[in-house]
Parts: sequence; C-alpha cells; structure tokens
Amino acid sequence: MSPPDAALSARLVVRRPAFTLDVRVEVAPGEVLALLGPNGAGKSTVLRALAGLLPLSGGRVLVDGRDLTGEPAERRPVGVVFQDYLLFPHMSALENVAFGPRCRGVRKAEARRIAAGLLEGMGLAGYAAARPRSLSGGQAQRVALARALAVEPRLLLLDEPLAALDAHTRASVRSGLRRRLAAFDGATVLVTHDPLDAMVLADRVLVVEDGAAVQEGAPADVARRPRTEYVARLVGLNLYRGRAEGTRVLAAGASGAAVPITVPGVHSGEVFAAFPPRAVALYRERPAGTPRNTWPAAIDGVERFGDQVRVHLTGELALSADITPAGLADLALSPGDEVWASVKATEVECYPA
Ligand SMILES: Nc1ncnc2c1ncn2[C@@H]1O[C@H](COP(=O)(O)OP(=O)(O)OP(=O)(O)O)[C@@H](O)[C@H]1O
Repeated sequence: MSPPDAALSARLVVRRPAFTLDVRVEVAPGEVLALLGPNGAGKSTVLRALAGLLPLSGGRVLVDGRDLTGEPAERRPVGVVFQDYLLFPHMSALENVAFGPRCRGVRKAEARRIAAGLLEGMGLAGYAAARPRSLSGGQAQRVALARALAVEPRLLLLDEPLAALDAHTRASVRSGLRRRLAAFDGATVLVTHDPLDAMVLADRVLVVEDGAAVQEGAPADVARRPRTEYVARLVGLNLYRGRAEGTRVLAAGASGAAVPITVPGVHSGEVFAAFPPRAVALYRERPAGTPRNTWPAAIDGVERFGDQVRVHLTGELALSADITPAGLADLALSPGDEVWASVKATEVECYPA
C-alpha cells in the first residue's frame, strides 16, 4: 500500500532480454530521493519510466494520487534535468526555459514571462538572451533546472545533475542545487553515482543493484550501516556478514572457516559487522595482551588516499586499512608481507542482516 500523503508512489517493472527492473519508489511532498547504484543497475531506466519515456512491463505511476501510467511524457506533470542538460543550442536561455510551457499550449508572451521569472530566481536574469554554449557548466545546469520547473511539475527528475561539471565547480553548484531543491514542494528523484551528492542533496537514498532495491534509508544511516558490498565500498567501510553469538560475530573467512569479530554489545542471529579503514591498525608482530580484534593478513596493495595511505589486505578477512605515510614507512611494508591487523571492538558497528 502506498502512504496516503505520497507525492510519488510507483512500482516500476521493465523487462528486457537480459535485465529486469522491479522497484517501488515512494516520495513524500518536498522530499528528495537519491537513486544510487553501480553502472547498469537500472537507475536511468527508473527515471525514464517515471518520465514516460519508456513503457512499463508492469506496475504503475501515481503522482499526487493521479494515475499517470498510460499518460504520454508530454502530458505528465514531470520536469526532467538530463545528465548533459540537453539545452537547445540554437535557442537563448529564455527560449529554452519557455519551451516547455509553449509545448503545453501556453501563449508566447506568458511563456516568456514564466521563463524570465524562473531565470531570475536562478540568479540568471542577465543571461536570458545568452546561448547555451556561452554559459558556464553551473549556469547551464540552472537553465536546465529552470526549464524543468517551467512546466510546474509535481515530480522533478534529475539524471546525474553534477556529472557534467568539473570537480572545482561541483561543490558550489551542489550547494546551490540543494537550496533550490529545498524550495520545490513536489517529489524529487535524482540519480547519482556519487555518495557525496546523495549525502548533500537527498533526504533519503534508495540503492538499486541489478534492477532491484537493495537498501533504503536516510543517507547517514545507509553510509553507516551498508548492507551490500557495493555500498560498503562506496562509503569506504569494511563489511562482513556473519552469525552473532553474544559479543562475537562469526564471519565466513576466505577458506570457509569462521573468523570471530568481537563487537560492542550482545547480538544474535544474522548480522553485519562494519568498520572504517581508519580504525584498522597494522603491526609486524601480533600485538600481545590486547582486547582488540587481531587477524593475520597479507599486504595486497597500497594506494594514496587523501593524506593517508590505504592498504588493501588479503587473508581470512579481506580488509582495508588507512595509515599515515610515516606509519607505512616505519613498518617498511610492501606487497606480499605478512602483518597483523587490529581493530577495537568499539569501532565495529553491528546490526541485523
Ligand atoms: N535502450 C536499451 N535497450 C536495451 N537495454 C538497455 C537500454 N538501456 C539500458 N539498457 C540495459 O538496461 C540495464 C539498466 O541500464 P540503466 O541505464 O538503467 O542503468 P544505470 O543504473 O542508469 O547505469 P549507468 O549508471 O551506467 O547509467 C543495463 O543492463 C543496460 O545495459
């Protein structure tokens, strides 16, 4: 059942020869949902199905309680910001924004008035006559957002809204976009690969893998308690699944043997245990007399990670450790070396699987 106050309530089934998408998407009024997932997971398929650009094999799309399933794209109260913005190059910014209302039968003068108001709201009043190619990436994105909002959508769809920008401008455009999305009272669904986009822009995250929803929740909760390898890698956590027995979790080691992980608190049943690479300390010799978790491991690779060094380890448990370059030099570590990895129980997050 869909919540009565959902602005968007959809079940989307799309069947292709080698791929099936089957997800439910619920978004409250004013809420921003980020779809996060690896390449080919089906995120763009979700957006295109919601926009009416792709027929459903099953399911339905309700926006503000209205069934849009059979409606063609141009009759849906939906605004779309495409990945590369897809502004019409031969039209001015104003004409680009006025295009949607014009297509929906709004008279020219009125469409231009709507467009001018939206451009002004985006801080682009002085760019109405500018052609898209003369705009910066951030400006083009705002024109694309204004164009999407010009049809007074109840559902706003953004496909990788920051992917076309260089790293330098991305941060400021991201915070501008956040403010603008906060002012929109319909449902927003955005697609991203970037966990930071999801953290900053979204109220809730839906992780899609191989056509199915695998995890959903507030961005911070998803980041803190990943439920799949993909999410754990994305947010940079070591993640294991196992059976809890009191304060120990028995995780499956590489050889199939159970590897105990001591966790804070008492748990039972199937659980996840997760900890960040910065919580892992490395030693040449097994540290004696410590209540910490200690596991033997071999250095698999080393990479620079910010001002730290990320060490990848193999063994019964595969794990990543962040240490300082000085620490790496002190330990004189190189690939293949045997070490002991150690993690305090209090650094381990344990939660039901
Ligand atoms: N037009 C199409 N015809 C056939 N198969 C398609 C089509 N578009 C996408 N696919 C396939 O459907 C699956 C989902 O693709 P989709 O583009 O939705 O994934 P995505 O999560 O958006 O990926 P990315 O992050 O790479 O854009 C993939 O297996 C893809 O190869």
